[in-house]
Amino acid sequence: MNQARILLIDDEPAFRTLCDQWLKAAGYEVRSGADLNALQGQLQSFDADLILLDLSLPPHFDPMHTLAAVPQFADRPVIILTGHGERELALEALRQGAWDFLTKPIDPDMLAVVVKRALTKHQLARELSALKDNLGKKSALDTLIGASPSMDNIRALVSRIAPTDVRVLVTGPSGTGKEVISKAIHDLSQRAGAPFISVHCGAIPAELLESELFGHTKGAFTGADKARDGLLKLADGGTLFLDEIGEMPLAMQVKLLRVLQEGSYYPVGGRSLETIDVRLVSATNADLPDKVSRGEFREDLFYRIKGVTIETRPLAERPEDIPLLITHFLELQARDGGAPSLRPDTDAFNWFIRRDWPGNVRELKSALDSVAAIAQGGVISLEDIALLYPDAQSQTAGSSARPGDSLDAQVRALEIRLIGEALARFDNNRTHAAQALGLSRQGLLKKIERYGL
Ligand SMILES: Nc1ncnc2c1ncn2[C@@H]1O[C@H](COP(=O)(O)OP(=O)(O)OP(=O)(O)O)[C@@H](O)[C@H]1O
Repeated sequence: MNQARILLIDDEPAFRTLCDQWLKAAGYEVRSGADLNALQGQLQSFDADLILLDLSLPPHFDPMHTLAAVPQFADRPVIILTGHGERELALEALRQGAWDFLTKPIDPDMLAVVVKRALTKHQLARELSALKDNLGKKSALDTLIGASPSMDNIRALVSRIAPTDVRVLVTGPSGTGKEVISKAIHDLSQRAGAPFISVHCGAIPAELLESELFGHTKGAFTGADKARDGLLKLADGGTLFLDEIGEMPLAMQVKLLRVLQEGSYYPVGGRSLETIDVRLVSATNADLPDKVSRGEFREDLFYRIKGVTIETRPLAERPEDIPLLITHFLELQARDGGAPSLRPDTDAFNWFIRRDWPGNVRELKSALDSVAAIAQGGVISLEDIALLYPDAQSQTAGSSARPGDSLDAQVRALEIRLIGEALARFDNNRTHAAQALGLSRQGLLKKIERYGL
């Protein structure tokens, strides 16, 4: 790896000069110094990829003193330079996190090999950790299932805004994934290692919400027999998710506004100001501007929490998400139950696609859970569904599109149904199914992948 940066710390000027020449000749950028102060000082302006460190340094010439400093630099390879008879010290240096050691007099060829190996391994370790990071990020986006333009748009927005600290308001009907989206934003952000604290503003009684959020001191109110941290404090460094923010009582809205303006608050009954660092993500299925115009939601708070708005659509407007969601939930069930994944037959599949799902994805998931519990032989059939939804048999005739759907949605729903039927007719043989549909095999495969069939 050329042009890597090496910092050489050794008190012998002649050795420094020689070593400096060897390393520069090998294509490295080199800085050097004679003691631990020089090491600290150089690192301020020179982000070394590797440190070569002599153990006996002025003013104390005490190897133990130098050894004690090794762990703080060991996020990059540190190679210890020792004199003869210092094997024990060298081993101790390795225990402290040093990468390797070389015994003086140094052989330039040996130096070249050890330095190159350390830099290569370190580079690989860094790449691996970056890959793992990216994998984590990809899988957070992958939790947002759906092939519709609406879901594509949401995923694109989430990946753009997640790394910033911008506040986000997620709006949309109940059960459309507002919390999943908010969690993905957290998981993709720099705050992913800190807590994601979810507060359901409508579920906590108004009189308790303040102490739940801000915490309280001992004796702050009857029953407060000990001090308790609030959810804001628990979320410090992470993300606070305020679900159903439209249901927050007006008095609490004033208090929340103050926290957002000042970044600090007093616990209930407390006199010492707490400062916080949280990212706020809010969600609502209410029409907040309408609530503002009716005086039920503070306008100033609305603009404070709004930041970037993400809108989820009802499932009925995006039937093309249903096949992927079915596969996803059936796979989750199979994973949790340690059993092979179930699959719906064509009629059952069409029934799932044609239904309106007023409770949206949550309702679809719960229907799949119940139907899967009674299905037999690895396949979900319309008969299984009819045991729980008696009108199921009569609902399947006709196209899978519904009146009122956009033309696009109807075309997609029809494609899904026809492809599903063709695959079933030819026992999943894609070449034959493609021929019957007048598509190329490649074209059919693309559609199958897009619709998650
Ligand atoms: N796009 C999606 N991908 C994967 N799972 C989803 C998706 N949308 C919703 N879900 C699942 O549906 C269920 C409901 O989702 P969620 O709680 O996020 O909805 P919500 O909009 O926040 O609902 P509410 O307004 O009632 O709080 C959850 O089990 C969630 O995992």
